[in-house]
Amino acid sequence: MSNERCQAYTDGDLERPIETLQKACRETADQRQSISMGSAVVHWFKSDLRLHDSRALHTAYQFAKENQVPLIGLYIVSPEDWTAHLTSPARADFTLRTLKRLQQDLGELDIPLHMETQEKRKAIPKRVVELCQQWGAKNLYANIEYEVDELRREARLVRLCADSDINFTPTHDTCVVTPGVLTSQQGKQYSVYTPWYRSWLAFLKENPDYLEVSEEPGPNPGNARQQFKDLFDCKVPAAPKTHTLSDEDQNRFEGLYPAGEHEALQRLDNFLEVKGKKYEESRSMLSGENTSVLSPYFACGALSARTAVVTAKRTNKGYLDRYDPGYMAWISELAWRDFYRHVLVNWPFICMNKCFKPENTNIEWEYDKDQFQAWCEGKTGFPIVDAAMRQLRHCAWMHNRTRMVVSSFLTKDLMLDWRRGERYFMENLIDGDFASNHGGWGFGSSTGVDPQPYFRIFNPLRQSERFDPEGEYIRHWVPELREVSGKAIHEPYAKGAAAIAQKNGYPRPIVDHAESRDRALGRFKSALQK
Ligand SMILES: Cc1cc2nc3c(=O)[nH]c(=O)nc-3n(C[C@H](O)[C@H](O)[C@H](O)COP(=O)(O)OP(=O)(O)OC[C@H]3O[C@@H](n4cnc5c(N)ncnc54)[C@H](O)[C@@H]3O)c2cc1C
Repeated sequence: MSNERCQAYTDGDLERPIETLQKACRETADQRQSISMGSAVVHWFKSDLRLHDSRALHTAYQFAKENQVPLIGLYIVSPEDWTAHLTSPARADFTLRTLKRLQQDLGELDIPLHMETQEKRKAIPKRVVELCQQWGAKNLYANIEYEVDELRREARLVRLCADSDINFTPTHDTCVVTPGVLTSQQGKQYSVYTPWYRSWLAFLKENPDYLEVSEEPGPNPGNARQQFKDLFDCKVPAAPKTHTLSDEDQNRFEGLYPAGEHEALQRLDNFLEVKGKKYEESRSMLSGENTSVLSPYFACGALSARTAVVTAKRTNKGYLDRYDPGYMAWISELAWRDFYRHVLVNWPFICMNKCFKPENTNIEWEYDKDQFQAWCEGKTGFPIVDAAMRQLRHCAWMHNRTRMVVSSFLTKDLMLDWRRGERYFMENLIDGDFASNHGGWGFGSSTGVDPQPYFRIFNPLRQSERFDPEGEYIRHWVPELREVSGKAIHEPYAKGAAAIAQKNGYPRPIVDHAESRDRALGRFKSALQK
């Protein structure tokens, strides 16, 4: 996509996908209003795999209850979507495990969950309509996903459904504050976090209903067990070949991240009770678990961000931005998740392999295969970077501090194209989430919304000394350096531990940080002058 087209989105000259969806809803409003009840209501689950606090599921259930017809849950596995979205096998597996829990929870309420695989993503809208018709459902609900393909598909589905005598209601749910509602005094969307966050806080104070948690559904009205008997026997689809894990990986991830919303809610309570107060001071420290590790649950929707904010607020004596610095800091991190989604909705071209700042399209990147491989494998000779990349391989998750360190290292020290790192993260993270990942890579590579100038380049050594002072994190993930004692762990070849490092096969640094820094500064400078 050209920079001119990106600019046209920014100027509002090109219709954004969210506007396409809004238009489809507006233009079919009369037609949809005249649609009758039907004999069932359907909720289409996507990345909202939970019962508790889901806006669309709640509305679907209330509507079914008022009309005494059964509610049916639907989930479609789309291998093409997973491939297109670079969904990691770990995340696919987590989704399938979460579906199993969801099916059990729904089953206890006599609500069936129909699950199937559709090989061709294009076929999904037609298939959804077909299923609704098969079940006699004339009302379909789903929570909105904000990626470009999803919004466009939703818009087509609204029209297709209306033409097929089905009322499809896409609902805002995944953000605490709906994208688009926060504007500056000039009526513009924010692209800088701090003023946006002030506005987010003010909005929530003025609109407390946005923090009202939606009740989970009760027992299914009607006689679903008899009417839709076969649906209760539905099996969770198998992972497509492209997304299958080895047994060893699957067992490990199952142990690290047990699936389901009960686990998520328990982790949330536990984190807030035990670690929440200390979060502000300890969140960047790498040894031990100082953050919530709830991101996998947010990503597949086993936990809603609203519930997390509401629970943290309650724990913080009812305040979002006062009282305890630990809870305040955690709430502000959850706000980052909203922020990056707001950015995605307003500047949809970031979904099309573009960075946020068009002037950065001119940066000359390197494409050295060996250096990229060394980064992926955690063999760069920079212990903090290597520890983090190995953590990612083992856990399909990485600490936020090291996500910043390794993204800066890839794009500034190695000068490798940020898109390669962004892609590698998505392909490997269990919490891979387009908006947050793109935002994080924009931050690390200075090509995103972050207003800090490009000359903020993380020094891996300083980061290591500051956030892993005893070297425990490094020793855990880089066994070749376990015998190294003291400060040498951060830079073994330069600080007197070369013999141990060499003996154990730990690589020498693949670049010189000071030289790389100068090269990066030069490249950014000349790109901006073009
Ligand atoms: C290069 C890079 C890539 C990233 N990719 C992803 C990704 O694919 N998916 C993802 O969920 N997060 C991503 N992040 C953000 C952040 O690193 C993770 O959300 C966080 O590490 C998850 O751990 P946690 O649940 O323990 O977080 P906590 O510290 O407990 O924070 C709670 C929640 O707040 C949200 N959050 C925290 N920090 C951020 C942030 N900087 N941006 C957006 N949301 C945030 C997450 O939902 C997180 O679960 C990325 C950050 C960087 C720098």
